[in-house]
Amino acid sequence: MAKPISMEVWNPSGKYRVVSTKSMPGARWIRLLTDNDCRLEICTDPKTILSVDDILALIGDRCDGIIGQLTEDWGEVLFSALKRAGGTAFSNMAVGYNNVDVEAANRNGIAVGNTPGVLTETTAELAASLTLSAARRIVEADQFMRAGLYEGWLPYLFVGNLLKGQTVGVIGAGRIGSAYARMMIEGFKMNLIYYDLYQATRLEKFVTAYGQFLKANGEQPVTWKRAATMEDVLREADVISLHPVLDKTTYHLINPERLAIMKKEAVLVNASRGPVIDELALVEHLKANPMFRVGLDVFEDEPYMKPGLADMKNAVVVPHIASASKWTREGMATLAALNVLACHLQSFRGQQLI
Ligand SMILES: NC(=O)C1=CN([C@@H]2O[C@H](COP(=O)(O)OP(=O)(O)OC[C@H]3O[C@@H](n4cnc5c(N)ncnc54)[C@H](O)[C@@H]3O)[C@@H](O)[C@H]2O)C=CC1
Ligand SMILES: O=C(O)C(=O)CO
Repeated sequence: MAKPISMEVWNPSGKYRVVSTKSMPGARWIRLLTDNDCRLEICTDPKTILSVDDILALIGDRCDGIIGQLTEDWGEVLFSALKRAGGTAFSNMAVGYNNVDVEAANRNGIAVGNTPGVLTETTAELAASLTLSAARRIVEADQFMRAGLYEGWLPYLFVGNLLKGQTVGVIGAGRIGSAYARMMIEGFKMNLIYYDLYQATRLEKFVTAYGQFLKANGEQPVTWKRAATMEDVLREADVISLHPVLDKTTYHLINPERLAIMKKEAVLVNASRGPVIDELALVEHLKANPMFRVGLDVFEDEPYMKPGLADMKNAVVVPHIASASKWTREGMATLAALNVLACHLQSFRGQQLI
């Protein structure tokens, strides 16, 4: 077992021991836990990604609930250790469970929470930023300026793609995909084509109503289409943004065959999960198609990029920051604390939180 790692302790005499594997922004989540009779222990070790052994050491002999991060591998080993330590509650500080073996949690009687909703707009805004940065070559142009290469305006200098009137394709039109679609439709008057397992009725109604508004004001109306297949989106869209959950149906959803049917000058954005794209295939595609551009917030083997990606001028890459606004991160921390409290700790039952 790993050696004990550094901890910050709040409310040392609290009845329930709750552990957070990372410091998180804001004070509200801390107050929620300490006001509800929890002794909160926050891991302050500088190591960015904790191993299973590190987390076993954090759980120790007694732990009622724990807040973990999307970089951690929550499976049988950790859930059985949490059960042995008397724990009943785990919350991921993230949307979804792709780093969590929910069946293992169930087997060990541990309830699992996550933190959706509060990061919907923030994540969609980053996807929109990546779209603009890739379409208008912002990072390349910035680097060019800083390198002292600008000698004056030229007709061909950093020519990119106009979004207005083009088609935005969304794969996974859930909370974030729909919010992103609305931003691109309202902001840039793009037409929508989307693919999801379920119909995005509210999104469709919004586009219809916005199209009618534009028409009534003498402008070209925007349109929507629900695609029968993902391939239809890839063939038709000028910009494609990926927002599905990561599971076995979406692993390497973007593969060499699907890259090959996309427009040569398309923009592809991923702010969902890295393994949704076959990243090695993407690098080859970027090399062969210099006018094809990507904006990536997530990577197949985080924190690493596949060989060659960092050299590609037609890729904009940022380190998984899509939900990184202060308000959102504080909200995620608050939701994670509420998950641990509300579902599982006796102390919370019948009490009011604020
Ligand atoms: N980069 C970041 O920092 C962040 C990334 N995320 C990622 O974004 C994902 C989406 O989040 P939300 O919109 O809140 O989730 P959501 O559950 O509201 O939306 C996911 C959508 O994907 C669809 N879907 C599932 N399987 C599919 C398939 N095979 N093909 C097409 N669509 C499929 C679902 O039907 C659903 O509409 C999360 O699961 C998470 O992985 C979320 C927040 C921040
Ligand atoms: O919450 C998530 O799903 C993330 O990716 C981190 O913001």
